[in-house]
Amino acid sequence: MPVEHRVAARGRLRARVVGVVAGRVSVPGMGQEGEGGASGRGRCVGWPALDERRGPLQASLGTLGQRLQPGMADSAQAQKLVYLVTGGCGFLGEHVVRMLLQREPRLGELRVFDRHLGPWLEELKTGPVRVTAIQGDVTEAHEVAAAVAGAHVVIHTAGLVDVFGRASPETIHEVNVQGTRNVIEACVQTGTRFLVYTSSMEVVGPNTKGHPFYRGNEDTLYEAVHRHPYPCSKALAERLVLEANGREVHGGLPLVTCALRPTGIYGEGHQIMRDFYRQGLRLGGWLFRAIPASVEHGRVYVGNVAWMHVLAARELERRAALMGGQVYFCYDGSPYKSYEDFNMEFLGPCGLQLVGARPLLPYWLLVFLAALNALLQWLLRPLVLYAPLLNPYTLAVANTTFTVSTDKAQRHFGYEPLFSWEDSRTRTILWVQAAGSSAQ
Ligand SMILES: NC(=O)c1ccc[n+]([C@@H]2O[C@H](COP(=O)([O-])OP(=O)(O)OC[C@H]3O[C@@H](n4cnc5c(N)ncnc54)[C@H](O)[C@@H]3O)[C@@H](O)[C@H]2O)c1
Ligand SMILES: CC(C)CCC[C@@H](C)[C@H]1CC[C@H]2[C@@H]3[C@H](O)C=C4C[C@@H](O)CC[C@]4(C)[C@H]3CC[C@]12C
Repeated sequence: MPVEHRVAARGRLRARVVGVVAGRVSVPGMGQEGEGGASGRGRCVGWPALDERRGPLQASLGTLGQRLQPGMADSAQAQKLVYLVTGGCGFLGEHVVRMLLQREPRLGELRVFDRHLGPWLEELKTGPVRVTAIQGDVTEAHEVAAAVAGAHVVIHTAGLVDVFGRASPETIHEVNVQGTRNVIEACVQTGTRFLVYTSSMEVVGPNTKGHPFYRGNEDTLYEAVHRHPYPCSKALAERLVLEANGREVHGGLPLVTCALRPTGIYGEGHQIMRDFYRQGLRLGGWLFRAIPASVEHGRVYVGNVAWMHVLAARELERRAALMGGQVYFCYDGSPYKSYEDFNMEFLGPCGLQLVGARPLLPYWLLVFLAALNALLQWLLRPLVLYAPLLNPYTLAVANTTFTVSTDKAQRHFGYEPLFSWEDSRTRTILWVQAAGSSAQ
């Protein structure tokens, strides 16, 4: 029987435990020492400075921090660790949760924290590891603190991923920046020493000028200028995480942090891929090329991104001096292709065809349509949410080469992709087929 247990906070019952079951950045103009570079420390146009908004965690924590002193090396239970995954029911989060259960031998308890808990968590009840599902909101400092208390490692993957204008810029900032600040403060106050943050390639680019980032790595110089709320928020949050590295946590030991930057993630559970598939089915099996095939877009398989998180979290203690404060692009053997050609690797075997060796519409017309969509979104906002895939930002991302080529994660913590390109492709195709047939 799942144990129902609620965490009281601020007089209200909010974070809800619903089941208990078995680079240092060195950036142009920003300058921190060491390896790490192509960074989100670029300009974020129109957003508050980082230290303008402090979370209320200290006040809401009370004596929590004094009771709990997790330390991986010193603990008598060094072999059995408590992990917390925020956003553990999202696309990436679910893969991280499953990967930890499969591949982390020292896992003693896994806490899955999310605003919306997935029903699939129930199936994890039967395993040997205690899985604790916590319904909570990262913007609520006391809920985060309650979840973090006693954890040895936090993998912070919760985020509001919105490049389509569904959420307001303020909400995106609140979840991605303030939520991350709450996680950091919770670690400091409760004595949790190891924090892995899921950042994004978008803290680097593509920038608003459309400069290509061609097979770049963490040290590639690139002018990062953010205007859109999502990349802005990810860049600010990443900076918070990296700057928190070395802070003294409760118990006197230093916090060790790192940030992983996936490019466009694909794989089982990828909703945009499923949307393209359904759109193709609606159009009689055809998709129409919009972006030149020569524009390369970085993609990485979700299983490998999850594996990278698990490895980074595992190695943070042993390699703290090397990994602390570092950024790592997520990479694997997925081929360099345009966004649409890459999608066709999966959608093709599912029966769709991409029409046109070249874009069927002139680029200026796409720019016009994207601007029109943005205008319609703004006009209709009081009445209805109009959030199509095409807008000026998504067009710019899709139409700008952004690919990474690096081995930093391999050098720093021994990462090798767990899934070959062939495996990643097959798994994704099977998922698209299943997702498509369940939609019909
Ligand atoms: N999908 C990609 O291509 C991609 C690429 C690079 C980086 N990322 C990053 O990876 C992370 C996960 O992205 P995803 O694609 O799995 O997105 P997702 O939306 O599938 O997952 C995010 C999860 O966070 C949870 N969440 C959102 N707001 C929350 C809140 N206030 N409190 C608690 N939980 C909350 C959601 O419920 C969801 O389960 C994000 O931080 C995102 O920025 C994603
Ligand atoms: C112009 C149209 C034909 C195609 C529109 C495609 C567009 C919706 C796609 C293209 C690139 C996609 C982004 C890219 O893969 C990387 C990320 C980083 C991640 O942090 C969040 C998701 C995001 C922004 C993808 C969103 C969808 C995009 C813009």
